[in-house]
Amino acid sequence: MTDHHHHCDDHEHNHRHDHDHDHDHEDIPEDVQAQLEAIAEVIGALQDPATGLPLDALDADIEVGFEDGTVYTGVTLGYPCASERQAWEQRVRAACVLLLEEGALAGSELQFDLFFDVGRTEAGEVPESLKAVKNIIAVASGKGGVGKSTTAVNLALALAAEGASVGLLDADIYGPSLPTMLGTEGVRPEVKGGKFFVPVPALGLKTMSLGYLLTEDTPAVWRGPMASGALNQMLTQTLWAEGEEELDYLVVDMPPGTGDIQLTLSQKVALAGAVIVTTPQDLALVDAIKGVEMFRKVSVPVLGIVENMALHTCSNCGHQEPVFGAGGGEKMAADYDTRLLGQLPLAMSIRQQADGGLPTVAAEPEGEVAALYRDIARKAAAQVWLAAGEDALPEIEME
Ligand SMILES: Nc1ncnc2c1ncn2[C@@H]1O[C@H](COP(=O)(O)OP(=O)(O)OP(=O)(O)O)[C@@H](O)[C@H]1O
Repeated sequence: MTDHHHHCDDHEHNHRHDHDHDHDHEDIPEDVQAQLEAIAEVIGALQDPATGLPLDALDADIEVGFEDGTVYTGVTLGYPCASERQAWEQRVRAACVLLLEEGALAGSELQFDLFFDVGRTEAGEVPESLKAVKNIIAVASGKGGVGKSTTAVNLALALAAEGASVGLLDADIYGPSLPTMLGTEGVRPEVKGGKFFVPVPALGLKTMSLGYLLTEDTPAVWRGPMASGALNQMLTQTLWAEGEEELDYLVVDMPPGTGDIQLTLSQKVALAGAVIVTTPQDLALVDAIKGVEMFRKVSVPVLGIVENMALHTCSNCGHQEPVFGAGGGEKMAADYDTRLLGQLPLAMSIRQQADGGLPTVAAEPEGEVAALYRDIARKAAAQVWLAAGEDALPEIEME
């Protein structure tokens, strides 16, 4: 196992590469070898919850080895999954229990480890500053006010919570809200070598926002032209990683809508995929469809739909109600051949925490809502993994 694999549990380091049965083939008796192969087979048949596919159908690494009465097993996924380690261990144990009860491995201990290794989306020509970024994920919405920025920030935090190195770029030129949500208002990014912005570190993310570059005093008429110039500069002149470092994901909070700015932006940076945020009202869904179609037009994989403000929890009785109707996002996802990544409740806490500079995933990491965001993040990242395994993206020229 190479050291660029992230370990999903820092407390245990039992996995050793030399236990891989492929390497120890000669030393292991045939009947043990056969049982180990049977174990690898049952693990390969396990379903990965983020994609709904068995490990065998994915580009997942499965390792099985045996030494001193212990069977060592390991799975390496292509998306960050730190919070899933225990669930995977239970799944693997349950699948292997019979194979450890009788035959050549009867009475053996079982060790399990989960790893992940985030691949890179091939991007053709990219500016120097984006070369250290493995995957760029756009968070977009067909229209304003659906909670795109709130979702983008929480998704970025959720990817980081799952173990990835993550950057967040606020490209919302109309209302850069990232500094408010991260408690970094008034911060100015450091400039390096007279040319590069050093991203502002916040809550474990590397962040850049037009809000760091424009001031309150920037007159409204100047905002448009200045903003697009500044956006270009942020794209090409931010030092997302230094030296050997790499960023697993750069999450881009896109400007709302599906006009020219959005189209140009999607073409300028080679996107690994796009997450479309919508609310369940019919009109919002119509706009979300436009978003799906826009990304398809420029061959950007649509990773899925996030339905925001989907359920309202009654603060008196806890009863949950779909205030804007149920099933809209799901139906749309099915109709447009994509998937519903998840649904978020309309919750006062989501708004208050984001407005207060500590978004839900950071404010209540163990809470139910953070778990929803993490689940969405794993599913979106798993789609990036799947998409990278399919045809590489067409080359997109930088201007
Ligand atoms: N699930 C939610 N529950 C409650 N409030 C939410 C939720 N999601 C977002 N909000 C709130 O709704 C408002 C709009 O959200 P946000 O700024 O993220 O939307 P947006 O789509 O990015 O908007 P814009 O088009 O202005 O960029 C904010 O006050 C935010 O805190």
